[in-house]
Amino acid sequence: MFRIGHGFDVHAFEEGRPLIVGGIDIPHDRGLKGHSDADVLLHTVADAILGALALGDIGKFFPDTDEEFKDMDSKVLLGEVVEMMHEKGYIIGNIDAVIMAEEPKFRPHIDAMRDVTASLLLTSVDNVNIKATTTEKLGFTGRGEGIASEAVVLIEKRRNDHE
Ligand SMILES: Nc1ccn([C@@H]2O[C@H](COP(=O)(O)O)[C@@H](O)[C@H]2O)c(=O)n1
Ligand SMILES: C[C@@]1(CO)OP(=O)(O)OP(=O)(O)OC[C@H]1O
Repeated sequence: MFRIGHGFDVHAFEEGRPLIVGGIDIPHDRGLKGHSDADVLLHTVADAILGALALGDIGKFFPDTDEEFKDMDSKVLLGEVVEMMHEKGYIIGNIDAVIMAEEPKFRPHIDAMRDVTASLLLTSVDNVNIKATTTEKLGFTGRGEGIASEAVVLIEKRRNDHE
């Protein structure tokens, strides 16, 4: 049995913070604002998985009003969502994600982001596609105010030989 999920997230740029996207620290003059490390891509992937499971979203499990999640490493957040998925008997089929940003250029970092994401999802890197696009200088991403990200995920019921 297969299920699909969709995730979308936005974070505004903020001076004086590191830019963490897809678990990678990307050289840039600004980072992203957030209660956690603001990893817009990993949040999107986590939300897509929760969506596929009809479990809601990351704000439900990791509220931004809770000090426990202040400056949280989003790799930990995604790891916990992957555990929830496994507990429900599902594994990753594949994911496809896009980062929308005027800058920086993400292409040089895509392979590293895929490696980190695949290892967190406990799947092969061949099941993880990440791409980037500008929005042709249009909208908040085009004005360089922040980064948006979107992902779709297919999850698959783990085969159980006893069924
Ligand atoms: N922040 C970004 C945006 C885009 N790229 C790469 O550049 C290609 C062309 O972008 P367009 O928005 O003009 O289509 C795109 O396909 C990406 O490979 C990027 O690395 N980082
Ligand atoms: C991850 C959480 C929790 O630290 O904080 P943020 O980094 O603000 O991220 P967001 O995508 O706005 O929502 C989920 C939050 O609950």
